[in-house]
Amino acid sequence: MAVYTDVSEPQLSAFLEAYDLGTLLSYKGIAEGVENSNFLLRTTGGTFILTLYEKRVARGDLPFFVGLMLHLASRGLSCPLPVEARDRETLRDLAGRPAAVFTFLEGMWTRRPGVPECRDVGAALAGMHAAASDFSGTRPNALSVDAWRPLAESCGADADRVEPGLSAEIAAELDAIEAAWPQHLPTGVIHADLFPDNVFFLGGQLSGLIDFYFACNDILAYDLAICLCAWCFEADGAFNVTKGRAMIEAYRRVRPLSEVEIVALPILARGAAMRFLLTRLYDWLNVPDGSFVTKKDPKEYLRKSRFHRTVRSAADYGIEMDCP
Ligand SMILES: Nc1ncnc2c1ncn2[C@@H]1O[C@H](COP(=O)(O)OP(=O)(O)O)[C@@H](O)[C@H]1O
Ligand SMILES: N[C@@H](CCOP(=O)(O)O)C(=O)O
Repeated sequence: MAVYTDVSEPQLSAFLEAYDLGTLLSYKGIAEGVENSNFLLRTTGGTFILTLYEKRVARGDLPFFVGLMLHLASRGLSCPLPVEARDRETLRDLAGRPAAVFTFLEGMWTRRPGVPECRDVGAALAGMHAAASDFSGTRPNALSVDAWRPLAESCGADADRVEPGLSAEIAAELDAIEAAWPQHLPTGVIHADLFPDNVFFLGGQLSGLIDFYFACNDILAYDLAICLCAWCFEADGAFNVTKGRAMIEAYRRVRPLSEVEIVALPILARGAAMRFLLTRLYDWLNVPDGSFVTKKDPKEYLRKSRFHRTVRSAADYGIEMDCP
């Protein structure tokens, strides 16, 4: 579930008085999502999304996120637009939480992405990287390689409750990742969580990207590695090289990858699998049932991590070395 903070109708009507959105017709909580509380809002001015930012999103980061969405939209990328109140502000307080209203993005996320969706996501990701290249805001990645060891240590031996030997396996894999993590690859603003539930499709076309609340500055090709992890595995755990090839080729047509980025892709993918294994593991062990955060299965990313350790080169992801 993802309505952690309740909002009463009088509270919401009073909140909307600051906007030029007409009067409230209806609102309802949206079950999907993990981090924040989201409501579908209908007013005489249209349909909107109301987001209340919960504790895991730092208030100080909100101007970066809404500024990024405004910037990307101004560069033609389809994403929710923060709606300004009459005082031109996009962020205010509601029910004790920071809150913002966004334009409604038509479409639905795809539960079973196929090759065409993987291709569309590759192109959209590169388009986002290009569109963000002149964004002036910066935000360090709080969940990059330096953060993984402390996260693993905070799980400690409890990881072995998820699978015997897991804490030692994670420590060994972190040794390998830290030793080989690339230092000089092109960086920029990355989405950092472009999973299928954050990409909408409408009538077979990609209609937009949502959920920029992990966006940050980091290695651009690491974002592609995250997408390979999130989109290109089958339900039985097998990596689908056709999907990988479609995604990477579509990405390269919009933003060419240098040879060093291609060579680094396997270690970046190991890092991506580790990042989601660790955050899922942490939540699995620490978040009480029925609490703030929806828990996702860490073992899915353990299996992906093990696959990436078998990869010998980027060719195993379907990469064509002679593609422009
Ligand atoms: N601008 C939007 N337009 C349409 N639906 C949205 C929009 N923003 C969020 N949603 C809906 O809310 C759900 C949760 O949003 P998301 O940003 O992923 O939440 P969280 O940050 O909590 O993970 C999405 O899956 C989608 O159904
Ligand atoms: N994509 C992450 C969890 C974050 O969920 P989101 O709803 O904010 O995209 C994962 O799968 O572990």
